[in-house]
Amino acid sequence: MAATWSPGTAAPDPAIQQKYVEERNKRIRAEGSAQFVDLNKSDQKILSEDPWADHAALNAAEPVLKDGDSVKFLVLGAGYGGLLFAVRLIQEGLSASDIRIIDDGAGFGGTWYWNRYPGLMCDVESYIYMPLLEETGYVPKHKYAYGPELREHAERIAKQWDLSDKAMWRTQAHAATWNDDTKRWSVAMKEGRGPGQQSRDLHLDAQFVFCASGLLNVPHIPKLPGLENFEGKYFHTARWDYSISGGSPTDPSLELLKGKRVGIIGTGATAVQVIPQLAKWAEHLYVFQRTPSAVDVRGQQETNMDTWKTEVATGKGWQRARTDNFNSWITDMASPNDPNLVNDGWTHIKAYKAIIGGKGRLGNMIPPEKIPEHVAALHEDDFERAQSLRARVDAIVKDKETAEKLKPWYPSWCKRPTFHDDYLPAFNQPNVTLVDTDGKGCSGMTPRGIIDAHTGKEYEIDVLVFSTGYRSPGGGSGSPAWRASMTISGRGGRSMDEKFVTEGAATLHGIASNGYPNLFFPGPLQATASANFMFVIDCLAQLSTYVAAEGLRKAADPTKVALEPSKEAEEAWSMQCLMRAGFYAGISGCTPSYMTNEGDRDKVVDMQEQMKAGRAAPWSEGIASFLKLVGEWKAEGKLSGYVGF
Ligand SMILES: NC(=O)C1=CN([C@@H]2O[C@H](COP(=O)(O)OP(=O)(O)OC[C@H]3O[C@@H](n4cnc5c(N)ncnc54)[C@H](OP(=O)(O)O)[C@@H]3O)[C@@H](O)[C@H]2O)C=CC1
Repeated sequence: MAATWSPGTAAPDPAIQQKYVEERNKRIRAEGSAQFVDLNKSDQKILSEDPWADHAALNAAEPVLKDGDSVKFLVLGAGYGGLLFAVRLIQEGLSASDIRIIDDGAGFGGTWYWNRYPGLMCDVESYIYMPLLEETGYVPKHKYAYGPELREHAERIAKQWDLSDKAMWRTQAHAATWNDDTKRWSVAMKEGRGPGQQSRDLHLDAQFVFCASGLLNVPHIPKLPGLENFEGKYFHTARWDYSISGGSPTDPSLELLKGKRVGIIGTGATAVQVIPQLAKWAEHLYVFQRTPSAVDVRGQQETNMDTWKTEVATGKGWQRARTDNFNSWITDMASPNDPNLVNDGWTHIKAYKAIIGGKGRLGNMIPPEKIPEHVAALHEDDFERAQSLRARVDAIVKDKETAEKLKPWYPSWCKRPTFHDDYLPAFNQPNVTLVDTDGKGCSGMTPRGIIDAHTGKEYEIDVLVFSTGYRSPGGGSGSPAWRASMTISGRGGRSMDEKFVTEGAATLHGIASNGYPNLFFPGPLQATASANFMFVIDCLAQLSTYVAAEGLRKAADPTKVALEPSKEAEEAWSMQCLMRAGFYAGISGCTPSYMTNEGDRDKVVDMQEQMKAGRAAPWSEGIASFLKLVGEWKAEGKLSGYVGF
């Protein structure tokens, strides 16, 4: 359809709003999140072994944890989140020697450990994304860091805070049970030992448990009938198989793809980074698209040391100040005359607040009758940007039909905005074909190829890359137990999943839940949000470790603390989140994705269930407001709302 927008016009065109609805409706699938198979549950071999672990060396080494050990602070996860919990504990005056970390990988980094696909980079500015830059003195090489540098930085942090030898690798906790007599957690875990080796069961007890399992941690693929008979090779981007592609995480020469017909399913934030790399090497690349990404300018730059000293690392506290400035722009709280320090595409998405909270024209407590007006205002805020991104496709992609298919027809908050300078130009290459499935996706495999559900046509390929994302963080009970794929049984043996299903989310400030003493987690439910999720985790790690440390400082007998929010405090906070949940109403009209639990979120019609879902909302007044609120709470120094110390 012809867009009627011209620069400077803010009012959304009703025809385009209608197009948004039509494009969304095309994509709603009755099976919702059940269209996928979680790779941690399937018998697919994609995830069965860690390609990066040195199993022989690990099997020969003295284990960091033995069956029956007692630990003071147990951190589940060795990504940046787990590291931040550990570092912030140490900065609270607690000893690194009392900390143990477990992870199913074999090195620090979490998502940056597992994801090593070619073209991997972080889409948030490295100067604010990479934690602890001031403390480590590290200067990122580029404005946007590449994968290997992000993993190295995780190792750097571990080394600096004496955590390198505190992690037990290839180990996954599957159950944690609170013992009210000892005031400790009993944690059951399994240690993998590599191909052909028997795994080992371990039980230990811990006084405190910190859950840092990550948000997008279970890769999934669509259920594709016939995959088992596909004669080509395939893998998921979260476990890139360089033995199939050639190259390595530090060598982007995908030599083995020369002469090969390669297919990639998915065009999300990962695929946008991968596709330009595949396009360089494959004889032919078929990109199977269900929904196009919105792709903005990246503007990658090497770090210039003069600029670094004069404009970035300008003095003590610079990283926090730069992050606060970034957050003020993405939550639409900045004034037009404020400096925009990061000044990239993120900071110009005025309507991103629809998904992370921020300044609403009607405030943040939106009564049901005002929701249409609130959502209309969000669309108005978004319209100019959305149009300019569609115009950007026309300016770059030469074939008009392909350009039309690459245009996103949804507002900026419905899918992760992407930024890349080589993605759209890749579609001008003669060896790249966009297979637009008109919202239907791929429906199955044959021994030789893949079937486009829209046309029923088979495309013959030799290698298939699944860039199909992860289990939605909005699925299941949403509890930290569900997120970590484990059972957490609190006081009286109550399952945390059962509590969250029955009552809805229930926390104080998104970090702790009544009935689960001495156990902390970094939101995201009832906490806060930002495009820079690393900063969110860090703030919540600081808050959690403060509560733990302060509880220990205040306790008459520190071995007997059982810190948890009181039921009253938890309910009061849940109500505060619920009262502000209407602010997120714009998400309901979104084209399905992991943000809407693949459309399942919109199927909740029962009022009780809607209220439960509303309780899960992160604080909608924006991250600055959340941090002010918890900062004032902390300054009182009373641990108000907590009991058990
Ligand atoms: N910080 C960073 O730099 C980066 C962060 N990330 C994070 O990871 C998240 C996940 O990104 P990503 O890995 O791309 O996963 P996504 O869930 O965003 O994308 C999955 C893709 O697979 C498509 N798909 C799923 N099933 C089918 C099917 N049957 N047929 C055809 N296509 C299908 C989806 O289409 P549809 O949209 O229609 O569902 C979508 O394009 C991002 O949103 C971001 O938060 C990822 C990369 C970089």
